[in-house]
Amino acid sequence: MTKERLYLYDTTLRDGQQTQGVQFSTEEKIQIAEALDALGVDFIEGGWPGANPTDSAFFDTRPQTRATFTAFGMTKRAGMSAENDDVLAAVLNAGTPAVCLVGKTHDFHVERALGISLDENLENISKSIAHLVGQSREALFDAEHFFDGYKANPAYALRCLHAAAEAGARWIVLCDTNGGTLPAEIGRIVGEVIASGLPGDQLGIHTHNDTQNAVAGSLAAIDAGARQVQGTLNGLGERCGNANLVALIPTLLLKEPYASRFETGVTREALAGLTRTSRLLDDILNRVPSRQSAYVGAGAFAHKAGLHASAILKDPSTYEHIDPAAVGNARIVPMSNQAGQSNLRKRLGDMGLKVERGNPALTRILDLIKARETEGYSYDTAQASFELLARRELGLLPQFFEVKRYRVTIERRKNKRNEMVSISEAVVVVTINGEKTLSVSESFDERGSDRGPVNALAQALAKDLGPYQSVIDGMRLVDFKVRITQGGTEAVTRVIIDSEDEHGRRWSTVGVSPNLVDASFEALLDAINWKLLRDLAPAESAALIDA
Ligand SMILES: CC(=O)SCCNC(=O)CCNC(=O)[C@H](O)C(C)(C)COP(=O)(O)OP(=O)(O)OC[C@H]1O[C@@H](n2cnc3c(N)ncnc32)[C@H](O)[C@@H]1OP(=O)(O)O
Ligand SMILES: CC(=O)C(=O)O
Repeated sequence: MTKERLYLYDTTLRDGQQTQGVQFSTEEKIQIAEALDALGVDFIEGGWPGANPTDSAFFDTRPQTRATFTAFGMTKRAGMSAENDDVLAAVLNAGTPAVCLVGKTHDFHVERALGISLDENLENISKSIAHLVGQSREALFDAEHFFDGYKANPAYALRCLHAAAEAGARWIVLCDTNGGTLPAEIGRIVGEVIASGLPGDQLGIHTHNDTQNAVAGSLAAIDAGARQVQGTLNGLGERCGNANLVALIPTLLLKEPYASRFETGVTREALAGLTRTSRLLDDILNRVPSRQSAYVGAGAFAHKAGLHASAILKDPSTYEHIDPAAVGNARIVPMSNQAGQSNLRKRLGDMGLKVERGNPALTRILDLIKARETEGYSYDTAQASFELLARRELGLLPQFFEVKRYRVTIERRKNKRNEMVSISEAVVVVTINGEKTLSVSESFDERGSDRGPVNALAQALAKDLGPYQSVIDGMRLVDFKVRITQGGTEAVTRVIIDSEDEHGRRWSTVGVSPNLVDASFEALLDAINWKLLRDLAPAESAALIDA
């Protein structure tokens, strides 16, 4: 069966940038555009040239892409010609092969927001699109508020679409701008648009996630016949975001009926880079990747419950809807109080430790995990701490150094400018191969502000580890989470630290104590020990333990 072409249109750099708190630099836009091109989307909407200096600079320096580069703008304003509209001119001056113009299709918005007549709006649409076509650009019309407009005044909303089509628009994109239309209604309305004479291969869908249905709404539109789908990486976008291409793309490539029916520009090889692309965006945004993201989240293939892990070991398809490698993700079988021997043996196996069923160490480790989780530890998110705990029980954890004591002080005093400031100072004493070292550190950022006692402690601990110093120099702390939790009968503090190294490896460690500094120190210590274990003890990392 010949497959139909389905076009993917990315608007991370335009609608994604409309997310509160997101402001890409030109360099970041270039990096994202290159990643999108490698992924295989068909269109990259780069922003609105002329709307702000960054977008204008980006279009001046944009990378060469296989994807069709698209500039975004709005239809001409009433009372002037398309040729004389300076906002439209700036969009065209970006020189992109495609241009997408947003225009009103809801009568209420025409009269209330634009304050013009319904006929003037129709003329604005058709004259603007004709102007793009006259300039030999591939013209796209984003039909703003289309679904709400269609429900209020179907005849007028359809006239807007047909005006754009007759003026030469290659694509008419039906936008659920306010994000409130549910999938079944989207499907029905797309069907009615096609019945009005606009073919599905001229229709696109642009949804927002205000009811958490943006992906479902996009699929409903495709089911009804639309052949272009718009979205963003990680679902970035105005308010609650746009349809998440990172969820849509694997669905279209791996799930039926889409996989057999459609061809997109994304190859299976590129799909295997999807997790990396999603994390690249989080990295640029300085966000911690959501563990629960469909397909690409760190938890998307995490099998926590003992019953699941037992079956996964026999056949991964028992609890997995796809092979995680297809999207560049990985299976994990975390340890926690929900685990049985199967989880444990699988996790130990991943660490290179083959422990036979029935080995008494398995029961000891399981009991220890369950007891410590009752105290407030959480090992399913802190797998590096779990590994250290298991190795310690198996007698397979080298002691790189020993902490003899540490102290943290916080002083509040006046500085030279007579301002009250805090100064945190930490002292850590460790012995390495019988030799004692003492490190002292004060904690400041580049502006001289105190970064707190935990930071001072981290700096002191990592300041002088003698022969191990070069191994830990490339480590950095990327996230620090504190929770007050119930440990036994008392409230305790749980600290989870995420660390990263020069090889791009990430690992999480946990510490628990009624005292925040002690909990942080424990997690910090685990983070350093795990790094030393990985880099210095690969031989000890793999071992065979018999019953
Ligand atoms: C649904 C969407 O997400 S569409 C994308 C929206 N994106 C953005 O708005 C981000 C970029 N926008 C901007 O930087 C600015 O809004 C600009 C540069 C485009 C315009 O700035 P300003 O000229 O100061 O206008 P302002 O933002 O206050 O208002 C928009 C104007 O465009 C008009 N307008 C809105 N949509 C359209 C349209 N489709 N066609 C013609 N005019 C329109 C509005 O009526 C308003 O004009 P008015 O003030 O005379 O009533
Ligand atoms: C054009 C657009 O972003 C919208 O209508 O949501």
